[in-house]
Amino acid sequence: MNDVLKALTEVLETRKKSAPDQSYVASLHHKGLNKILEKVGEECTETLLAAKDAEQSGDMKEVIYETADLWFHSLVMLSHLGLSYDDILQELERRFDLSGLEEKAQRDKS
Ligand SMILES: N=c1c2ncn([C@@H]3O[C@H](COP(=O)(O)OP(=O)(O)OP(=O)(O)O)[C@@H](O)[C@H]3O)c2ncn1[C@@H]1O[C@H](COP(=O)(O)O)[C@@H](O)[C@H]1O
Repeated sequence: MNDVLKALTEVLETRKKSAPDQSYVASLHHKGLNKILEKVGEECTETLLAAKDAEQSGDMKEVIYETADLWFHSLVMLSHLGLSYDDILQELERRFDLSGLEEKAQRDKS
């Protein structure tokens, strides 16, 4: 899975220098952060609607499709800000094995 993320991240990096009429990702960078955030928001809503439908129908196809759209647009957002999936994996790694309830209790104390 990380191979796909790594390869896609490299493609996204090259698209920062591509012509907007030649590439969807380049067109997003060209339109700027607000457009990218609009797409992330849209895909987020589509994902949660698909998840609600999936719970009812048991059909997971749409929720997988929409989550892929959400992840993809989130990667474009990170790339636009000079970040990558690796920064997120590092944060998840930092949190690994730390119970969410424990972490919340520590936060509430401070
Ligand atoms: N993984 C993706 C990917 N997932 C989704 N999308 C695009 O994201 C858009 C999703 O937006 P919507 O569903 O809202 O569709 P839309 O109505 O066309 O979008 P809007 O006109 O509303 O902005 C579609 O145009 C999809 O084609 C993607 N576009 C590109 N990639 C990857 O990015 C690489 C670079 O893409 P280009 O920059 O286009 O070469 C590709 O080789 C792929 O690996």
